[in-house]
Amino acid sequence: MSGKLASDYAAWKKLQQIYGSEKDKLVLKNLFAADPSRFSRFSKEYVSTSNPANTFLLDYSKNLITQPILDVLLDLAREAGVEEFRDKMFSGEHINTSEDRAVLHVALRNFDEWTIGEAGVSEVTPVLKHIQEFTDAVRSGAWKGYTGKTINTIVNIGIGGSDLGPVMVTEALRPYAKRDLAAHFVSNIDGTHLAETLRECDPERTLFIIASKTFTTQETITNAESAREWFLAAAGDKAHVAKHFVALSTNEKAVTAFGISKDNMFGFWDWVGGRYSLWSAIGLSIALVIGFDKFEELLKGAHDMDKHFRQTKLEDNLPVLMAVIGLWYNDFYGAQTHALLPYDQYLHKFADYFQQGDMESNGKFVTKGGQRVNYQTGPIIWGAAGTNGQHSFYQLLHQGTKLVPTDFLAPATTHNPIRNSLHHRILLSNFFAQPEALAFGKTEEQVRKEVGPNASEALVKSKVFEGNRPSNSIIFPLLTPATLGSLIALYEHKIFTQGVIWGINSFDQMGVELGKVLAKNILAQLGKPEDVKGHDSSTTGLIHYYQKYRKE
Ligand SMILES: O=P(O)(O)OC[C@H]1O[C@H](O)[C@H](O)[C@@H](O)[C@@H]1O
Repeated sequence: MSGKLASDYAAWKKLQQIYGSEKDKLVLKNLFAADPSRFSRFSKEYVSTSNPANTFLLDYSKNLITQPILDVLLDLAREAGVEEFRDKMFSGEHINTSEDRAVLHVALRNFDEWTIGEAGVSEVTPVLKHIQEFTDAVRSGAWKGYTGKTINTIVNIGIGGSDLGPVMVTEALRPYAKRDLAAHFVSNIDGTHLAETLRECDPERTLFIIASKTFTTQETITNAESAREWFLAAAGDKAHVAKHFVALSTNEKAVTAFGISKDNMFGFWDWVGGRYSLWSAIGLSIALVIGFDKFEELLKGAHDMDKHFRQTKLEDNLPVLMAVIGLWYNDFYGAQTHALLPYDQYLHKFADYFQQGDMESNGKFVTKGGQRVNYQTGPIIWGAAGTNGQHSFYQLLHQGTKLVPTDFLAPATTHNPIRNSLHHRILLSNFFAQPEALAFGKTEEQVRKEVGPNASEALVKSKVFEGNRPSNSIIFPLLTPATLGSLIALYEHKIFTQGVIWGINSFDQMGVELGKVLAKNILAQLGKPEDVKGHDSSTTGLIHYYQKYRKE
């Protein structure tokens, strides 16, 4: 994050030359045939230092790389100062320069008590303790609602980073969930989201968790006010709010102004970015659902990956390897997107989560130094749980005209081994088959053999799979809190590494501001057609149409 243009680095220029001269030779079928040890050369097993059961294999052999190319990609990381910036992050330097803030989500899961960052870090432990006490009280039934009943439903009201992490993780760790505690997540300002959720809630037994770093986000505050209105319509007395509303925020003033007492507030700090906040008080809903001990295992899993990232040389550093390989496609092959394809239903929100994690971090066209980049930055992240995607968009992955680098993820063992794990064996056969099909395809010759001499040329051509489509595969024994923690941190550090190389600030999000400001202005004009002023004819026309047909 020196703010330098990545394209000015010597290694970048070298990669351009290599791409020009080598790309036609980078054919996976030939690379595998030429090197019987390709898999062992380009795969690595991660074993967490504190918990050997937390392990996974990263196979990156099905990528369009050779050792010399990888070496130059790692030179690029070195030249861009990835190691220095990593150390700056861990030491609490204000690497989020535009907001003059440290970036210390790693301090939220610092079980080795490294000296990390600034003064506020010492406040992490008391907040974790508060989370533990509160979680235990709610889960054990000691915490009672205003009529003396226990809590059986939680509703997290938050958006962006105050929603996606808790949603993704509670879904991923459902096998560990307290099944008699329903968890809902309301994010959208669309009243439908809240209304449909409240239909399933009993005001006497529901706990609302208002999650907002700033406590000023329009969607969250409006939803929270409406939830309070709904609650008070049943409970009557405002004094009962204390039993049913808690806040997760950095903004104590706004929380108390909303009517939530300081005692029911779980704090965090400006050095925790919204999209990196599930490890903070924002994770309260996770702790409530899976219990504090499991929440702690999640944090430990992430910490162990932090250690790996911080202490491993770049050649063996998994987030760095994933970062530079992704960058190779993004910046030299011109790939626009990157797909996350977990073969695990529990991870069905994984791609949604990293849409914010990656695209809000690295979707930027200006370097830290204010220069416009002359290369692609962050990819479009998308994906869905396997095998569903196979029956919808995989057609394009296999035979489309676009290069889509993909990550396949799967657990060797399922939490639901129904019919002697028959389902899981079928699922995993697909997890193994898809990267194989993408990489090696099917030649015209093979097709001809299959379809026989009478088939038309057009039919033959339509059945050819060109192959040579790259992917990573990540396989782990079982999706546990610790493994999930490590996997999330793996991607966080991948995103960090790419941001450093591109010279951008991965920790602000200026690009979300303009729309917010315009919406505020428009909200004040929605009353009468004559109030609609200062817009282009398209925006004016759309608002007029709405005004003609709305019913309130
Ligand atoms: O937690 P909050 O302050 O309510 O912010 C919620 C979200 O909204 C903002 O627009 C940002 O783009 C996100 O990074 C953030 O996570």
